[in-house]
Amino acid sequence: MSTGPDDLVLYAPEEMAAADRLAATLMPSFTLMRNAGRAVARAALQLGPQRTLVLCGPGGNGGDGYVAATLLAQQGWPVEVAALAEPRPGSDAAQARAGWHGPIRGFDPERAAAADLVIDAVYGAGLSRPVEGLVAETLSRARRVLAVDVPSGIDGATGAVRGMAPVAELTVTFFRAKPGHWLLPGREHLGRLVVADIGMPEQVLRDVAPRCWENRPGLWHLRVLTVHDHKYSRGVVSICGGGNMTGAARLAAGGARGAGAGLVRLAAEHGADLYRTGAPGLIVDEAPLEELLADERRKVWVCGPGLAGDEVEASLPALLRGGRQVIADAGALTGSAGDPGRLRGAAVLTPHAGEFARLFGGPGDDRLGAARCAAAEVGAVVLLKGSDSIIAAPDGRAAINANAPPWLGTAGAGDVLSGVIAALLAGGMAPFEATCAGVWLHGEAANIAGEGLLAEDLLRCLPLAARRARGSALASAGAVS
Ligand SMILES: NC(=O)C1=CN([C@@H]2O[C@H](COP(=O)(O)OP(=O)(O)OC[C@H]3O[C@@H](n4cnc5c(N)ncnc54)[C@H](OP(=O)(O)O)[C@@H]3O)[C@@H](O)[C@H]2O)[C@H](O)CC1
Ligand SMILES: [K+]
Repeated sequence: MSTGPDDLVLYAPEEMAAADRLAATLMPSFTLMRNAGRAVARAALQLGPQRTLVLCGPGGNGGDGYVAATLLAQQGWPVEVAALAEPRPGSDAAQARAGWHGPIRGFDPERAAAADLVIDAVYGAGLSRPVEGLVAETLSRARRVLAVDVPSGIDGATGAVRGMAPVAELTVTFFRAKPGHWLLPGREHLGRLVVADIGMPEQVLRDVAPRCWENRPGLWHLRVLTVHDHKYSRGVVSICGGGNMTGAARLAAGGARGAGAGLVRLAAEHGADLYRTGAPGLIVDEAPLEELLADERRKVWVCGPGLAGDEVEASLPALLRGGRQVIADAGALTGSAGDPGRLRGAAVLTPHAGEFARLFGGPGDDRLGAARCAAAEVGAVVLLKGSDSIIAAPDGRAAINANAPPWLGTAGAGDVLSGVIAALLAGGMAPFEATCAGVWLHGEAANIAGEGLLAEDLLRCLPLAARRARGSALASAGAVS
């Protein structure tokens, strides 16, 4: 069951270290390590008894490993421990090491290959350089891995693989998940993720408050309609329609209608007849843009899907000058390549990786950091689309989305998404929340449609996705069980 933003918050390694430091002023820090090791042992016990090798690094991650090994041995498990180096004297890890009374071996790839289960307690939040040499060789020979906190080599802040990282069957992390658990490629190395409560004091959530969340219902709430609603209160969405590539704007319009906009209008000064053959509930306007902008009710616009360069030039600056809430996608992004300042004033930018690189330069390994910088630079919400879409706000908030199935990568799906976000914005959500909710609904609609979906299939699945979002938000508020 998902709950509120506090439950969805993601702690980057340096924030986790700050949390640990604060916790240490409120309680004995070894208690956290003992609870962490206990959670690892509990998870291993659920896998059933087997010959287990615990690989311990020199820091806190290794400390968790010693605790887990000690508890498993007490349960009669055949457990061996291999260590890289002695923990720093006086550290919690040294105290955990002192609790282990069996032999301690060196790292040995053959021993790892012979074990039925390897508990990877080599590096966690303190990963400071690539995993190489004997550690990499040993981890790569393991057949079945239970990772402590993160698989060693996964950067908890970015999800990048530094050197190498094993692919675990199960990962046990503590207190809250980390951005690297949800960002790719890290997410692919976790197996099943267990987030264990290790007794971190509540005050930590208040005083060390990261501004990054997993994107799920509960982080945002969809509006619930009342008898007083009508089409204008539900939201008016306008879409710029190109004269040639008409499919993209129609898909965006369909996305807006499927996501609950009360009225969707397509502005097509050229080619209006082509659009009129489409969905009967879509209103097509042939008047020049200046005339349409005189209607103050038309606050939210999608600009870009299916637009050629000259069509973007003829619409985007006027929309921004007119103070409209603009979702800039596709052609509007391409038209500003290398000059993202042209998009200043837009509410939301929706680049995929290629468009992002052309606008802001390649993001490198830290896509979360790059999206946050881009959002601050342009003063707009930036949605960096992918299998792990990142939503970043100019004020530093960010969310990572993980519900998109691989079959969502199909032509036209991005156009639908722009329309969905526009509908939520027009319905009164703020840009960051509207984008987060739109991305989640889009992924959920794709899961409902199933493998082999066409972009058009998303449209009919959006209402059910919205019902599910409302259902889980209600459940998390305790309104239904
Ligand atoms: N609240 C919690 O979440 C708790 C987490 N715990 C566990 O503690 C670790 C973090 O412990 P920390 O000591 O900060 O870090 P690590 O154990 O990950 O490793 C640090 C040491 O490893 C060396 N290191 C790092 N990367 C490499 C590498 N690629 N090659 C060689 N050596 C490496 C590092 O060396 P430096 O030169 O950088 O100093 C350190 O010696 C967390 O992940 C949890 O598992 C606690 O149980 C408390 C509660
Ligand atoms: K680890």
